[in-house]
Amino acid sequence: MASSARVDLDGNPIKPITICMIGAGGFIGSHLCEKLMSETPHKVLALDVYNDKIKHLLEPENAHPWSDRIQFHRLNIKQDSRLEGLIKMADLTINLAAICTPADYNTRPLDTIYSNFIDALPVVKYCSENNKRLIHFSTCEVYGKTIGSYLPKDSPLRQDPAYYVLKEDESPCIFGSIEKQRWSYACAKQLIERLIYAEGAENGLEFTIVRPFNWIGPRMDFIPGIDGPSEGVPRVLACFSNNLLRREPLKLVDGGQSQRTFVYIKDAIEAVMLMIENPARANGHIFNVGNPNNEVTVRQLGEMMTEVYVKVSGEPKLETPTIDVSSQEFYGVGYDDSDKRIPDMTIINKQLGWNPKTSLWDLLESTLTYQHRTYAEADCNMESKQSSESSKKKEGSENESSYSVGAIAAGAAAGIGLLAWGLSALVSSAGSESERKKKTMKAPGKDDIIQREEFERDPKGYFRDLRKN
Ligand SMILES: NC(=O)c1ccc[n+]([C@@H]2O[C@H](COP(=O)([O-])OP(=O)(O)OC[C@H]3O[C@@H](n4cnc5c(N)ncnc54)[C@H](O)[C@@H]3O)[C@@H](O)[C@H]2O)c1
Ligand SMILES: O=c1ccn([C@@H]2O[C@H](COP(=O)(O)OP(=O)(O)O[C@H]3OC[C@@H](O)[C@H](O)[C@H]3O)[C@@H](O)[C@H]2O)c(=O)[nH]1
Repeated sequence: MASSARVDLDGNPIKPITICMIGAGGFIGSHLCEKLMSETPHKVLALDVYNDKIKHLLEPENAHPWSDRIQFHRLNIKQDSRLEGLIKMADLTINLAAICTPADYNTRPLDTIYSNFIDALPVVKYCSENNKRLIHFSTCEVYGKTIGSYLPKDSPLRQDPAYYVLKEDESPCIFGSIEKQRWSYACAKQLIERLIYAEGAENGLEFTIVRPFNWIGPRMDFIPGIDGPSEGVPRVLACFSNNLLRREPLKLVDGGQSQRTFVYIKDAIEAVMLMIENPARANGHIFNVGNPNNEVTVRQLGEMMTEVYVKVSGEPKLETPTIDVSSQEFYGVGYDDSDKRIPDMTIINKQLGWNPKTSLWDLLESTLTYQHRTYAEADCNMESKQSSESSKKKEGSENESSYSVGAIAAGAAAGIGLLAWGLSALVSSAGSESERKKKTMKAPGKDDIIQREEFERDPKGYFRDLRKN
């Protein structure tokens, strides 16, 4: 709860501030808004084109104690004259807005570069010109590939941390060639980091740069065909969750040999809170935020998610839980990959005393419990759902639902209601099992059919419009 006795790391009282949060409606933004509303007295001007993931914080009927501390502004920072005014109204700007799904980097490189560099330019400029503090979200991808990856495969130096641990103030940024368009995102993020750093050096901009290392948890991305386009490719957590929900084998790109460290979103949000409330310790710094103890190959991640999902869903494991796919087949031409990402924690430890807490198993357990509760009902309508548990659910609801079983688009139409309901229900803990069924399995009326036709004609536009409403 908000309290006036809160103190910073140096024992000074923390004054309530106003934060202009750009991209507040996304995965990280939604968790940050939740934390700021429930545990601090700060105000948030929440800017985004979508607000589905923070609707539960905004709805006046919920009469939250924080209703007067969060204000949503639906705007696209590409073209909105309100941006500078909103930055001026705030003490601090946090910029999260970006295209940040790897499937886009090589297929929509222009959008990726514009989103991560060009669109962020006015934000930096307005902060600098108006003497406003900026926390900018960059990425661990700015490190690119490790030095070790260029050593011969059998070189013993590959085992030496000096060749793979990623340090903010020492490690180089190593990207592939220009035709490997995967690096469009990392390169745009690197250039905006350099610009912010230069604004700090030449014009005194007070900035902090965050480099997230694979933050994961509830509300990350979307499940294709349920609350996002069926042809969309989200980040790996949502890809694997989708496969598990549909009882399909998990797809391991190029054998799943790449390594990642995953950190629980709730741990990572603690680090951001420390940055917000300790400006003297955070300004002028670039921070890795990750969990070096949670390293796995993507194959191991898939195996662990499969085990955890068996536990939380009660559904048996598939005979073939994973299959290999080539990166070209999965992502298209121009894809490339980071081999290994271990964050060095020295700077964040020294400046903010932050350490991650949650093990990979525990964070997957809470995340997959959320995914199962939120999406499993919509999943009843999917073709590949074959377990006896789900057959029972289908039988029980056959009279109510005439959606064609297996049509993913139909599953999507059913799932939309579920998502809107599911997110708020999980937060408010409202809604009985029977209410859930009624909401998710209702028979389609004329509007549902029109919705489905719209969805099939233009899935991206459909979700865009849906989110607008
Ligand atoms: N999640 C991670 O592990 C991770 C890792 C590295 C970097 N990051 C960075 O953190 C930031 C947030 O990531 P996320 O995981 O929450 O992504 P997200 O896609 O869930 O959130 C980004 C939000 O920005 C909004 N947005 C995009 N362009 C906009 C525009 N022009 N105007 C207004 N709003 C716009 C989107 O609608 C979305 O809600 C991004 O900058 C990303 O590059 C995240
Ligand atoms: O279904 C899938 C999806 C992904 N993968 C693999 O899983 C790994 C992780 O993929 P993610 O989609 O989570 O994305 P990456 O870790 O490569 O990049 C992410 O890192 C940090 C952020 O800047 C971005 O959110 C994103 O670029 C990659 O090796 C990818 O090829 C699969 O093997 N199967």
